[in-house]
Amino acid sequence: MDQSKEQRILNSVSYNAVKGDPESVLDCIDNYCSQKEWAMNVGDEKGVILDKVVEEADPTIALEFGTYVGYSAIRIARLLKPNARLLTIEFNPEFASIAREIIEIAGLSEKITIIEGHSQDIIPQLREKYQVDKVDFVFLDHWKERYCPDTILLEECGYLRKGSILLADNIVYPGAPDFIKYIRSHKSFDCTNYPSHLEYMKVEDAMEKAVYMG
Ligand SMILES: CNc1ncnc2c1ncn2[C@@H]1O[C@H](/C=C/CNC(=O)c2cc(-c3ccc(F)cc3)cc(O)c2O)[C@H](F)[C@H]1O
Ligand SMILES: [Mg+2]
Repeated sequence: MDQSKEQRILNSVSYNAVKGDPESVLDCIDNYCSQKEWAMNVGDEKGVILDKVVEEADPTIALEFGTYVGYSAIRIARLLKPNARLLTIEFNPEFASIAREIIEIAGLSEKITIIEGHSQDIIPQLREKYQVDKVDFVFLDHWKERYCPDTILLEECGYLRKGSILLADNIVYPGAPDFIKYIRSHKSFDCTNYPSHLEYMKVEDAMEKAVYMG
């Protein structure tokens, strides 16, 4: 059976990236996806916004919905302080195993835990199974109609604290209208929009930052 696009991305990283160098892994994926096959990584333009928000958050516990091939997990984890860690949730087993290999090549396996499962099932387990008390930073990049329910679930489970930062990808394209309506009208969230472009394309997109005010 011929390989998947995600397997071809892994092949390219495995062949071209410098082992243990996260930047070279990110560059390799960006080059492959802009020159060979488009893929839904946050990419290098929106990636700079992600970098800035992660640096602002300086999280001890970071959480991501939608690992895919691990591009944004590497982007986030490469900026984390020594004892900080990233938990990233992915329900497609093929994507999870490809991400695990790409994260290993980047040398970030110690800082990133890939949790295989559906976010709505995993979120309630974070405290008992993963010793999470509060989350300092959350990157939302999974199914767009799940951004809103999963944000509500995080709040209900008590993982958000004063200053917890949420960052959501694809606010314009594909869009997450119910999430935007909810978060911007919710008194406990202070929202900022960051206009940008869809990864590897000239199409307009944006990210939304929401700071939990407690
Ligand atoms: C629902 N709970 C989940 N739990 C765990 N893993 C999940 C869950 N839901 C999905 N996953 C996992 O998270 C990933 C899903 C990412 C979805 N992302 C996109 O659709 C997405 C789409 C475009 C896009 C733009 C233009 C165009 F013409 C076509 C596509 C651009 C983007 O940046 C995106 O992020 C993964 F695939 C899935 O297994
Ligand atoms: Mg995205």
